[in-house]
Amino acid sequence: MKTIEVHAAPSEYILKEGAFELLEEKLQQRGIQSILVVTGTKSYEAAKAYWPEMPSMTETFYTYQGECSFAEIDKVVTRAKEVDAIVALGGGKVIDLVKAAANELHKQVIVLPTLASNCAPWTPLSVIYDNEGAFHHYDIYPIATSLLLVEPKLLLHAPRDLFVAGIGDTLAKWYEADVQLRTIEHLPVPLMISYEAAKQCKELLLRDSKEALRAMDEGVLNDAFIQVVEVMFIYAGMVGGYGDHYGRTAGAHAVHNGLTALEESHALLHGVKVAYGICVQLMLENRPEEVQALRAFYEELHLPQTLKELGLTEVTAQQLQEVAEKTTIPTESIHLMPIGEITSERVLEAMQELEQLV
Ligand SMILES: NC(=O)c1ccc[n+]([C@@H]2O[C@H](COP(=O)([O-])OP(=O)(O)OC[C@H]3O[C@@H](n4cnc5c(N)ncnc54)[C@H](O)[C@@H]3O)[C@@H](O)[C@H]2O)c1
Ligand SMILES: [Zn+2]
Repeated sequence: MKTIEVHAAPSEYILKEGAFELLEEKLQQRGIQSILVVTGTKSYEAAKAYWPEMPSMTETFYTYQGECSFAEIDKVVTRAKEVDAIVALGGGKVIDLVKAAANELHKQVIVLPTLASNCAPWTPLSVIYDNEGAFHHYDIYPIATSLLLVEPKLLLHAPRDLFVAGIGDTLAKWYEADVQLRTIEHLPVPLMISYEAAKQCKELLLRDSKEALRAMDEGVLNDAFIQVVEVMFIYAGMVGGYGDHYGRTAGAHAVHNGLTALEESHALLHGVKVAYGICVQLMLENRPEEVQALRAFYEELHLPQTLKELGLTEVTAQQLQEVAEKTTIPTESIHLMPIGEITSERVLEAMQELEQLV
């Protein structure tokens, strides 16, 4: 029997226009009288028009330095010692930083996202970087976010490219879960929930992304935009939350990590590289027809299916070899895929075939 650790959801979640106006009341309900608000320069600039007057609250603000790093976690911990709760007002990095510091201090976490770019607002985990900004590890916490308040208008006016990258990252939920779960005969209930959530990640994104982007382009909210945001937060969060390691990463993210061997890839957004990784994973699974089936969707969103489309046109054979090797280091999640031994040669071949396919 498989033991699945379930980390379900924030205790309370509200998405609606004007959601931030509920903050004071929601904090009072939790017995919170003082907060440290952690934010970023750009996120605060975007969010300040929505920040509510809260006469009963003692508020202190801290502007982080751009990374969820050990040094930043220490700074937030020092500043939050005397407050009742820590509020994250920002993108994934601010949110992860707050979760990490609050976990250390055993304080409640309140999340007010300023971007729809990944499932960080939903998950009780943080991706931690070292003080130089390189990925270090991720931590999963025993206590989830107390309150997630989403102001959709704030997300609507956020950068389009981060939203598109978030769609790429969320699409990978389906492919990375499916390859692991489809061969398991009797799925425990948590994995059934994870699998269903993953399926919705693909189906709803394929159905609604175009309309959601139209909302962004025109600056007018529509149902598709809300749907995509909720897929990105809730369904994506549930895939990992109920699926444990079956619902986190597999081939696509390993390819993303492999690509970081290329200096030129550092300027590319995470979800954009993951979107390419989905295609490499599908080639490894010997499913080129699925790559082709995704073609129209990728074109519509300008997501890359090839190195060429990623803008990595000058990559040498030697560099590609390095990417394949980094993709297949023994600790990589690519080895979770039950499709035989995955060597750097197989990955290299998959990448080369992909370049010819589309
Ligand atoms: N915890 C999780 O479950 C989880 C899941 C996926 C990714 N992550 C982590 O999330 C991080 C990436 O998060 P992200 O993509 O949200 O990026 P981010 O938090 O780094 O933000 C990207 C940029 O957008 C700016 N920004 C934020 N809100 C804005 C707004 N409304 N308007 C204009 N600019 C705004 C930020 O200041 C920053 O410069 C990574 O560290 C990744 O490892 C965590
Ligand atoms: Zn990702």
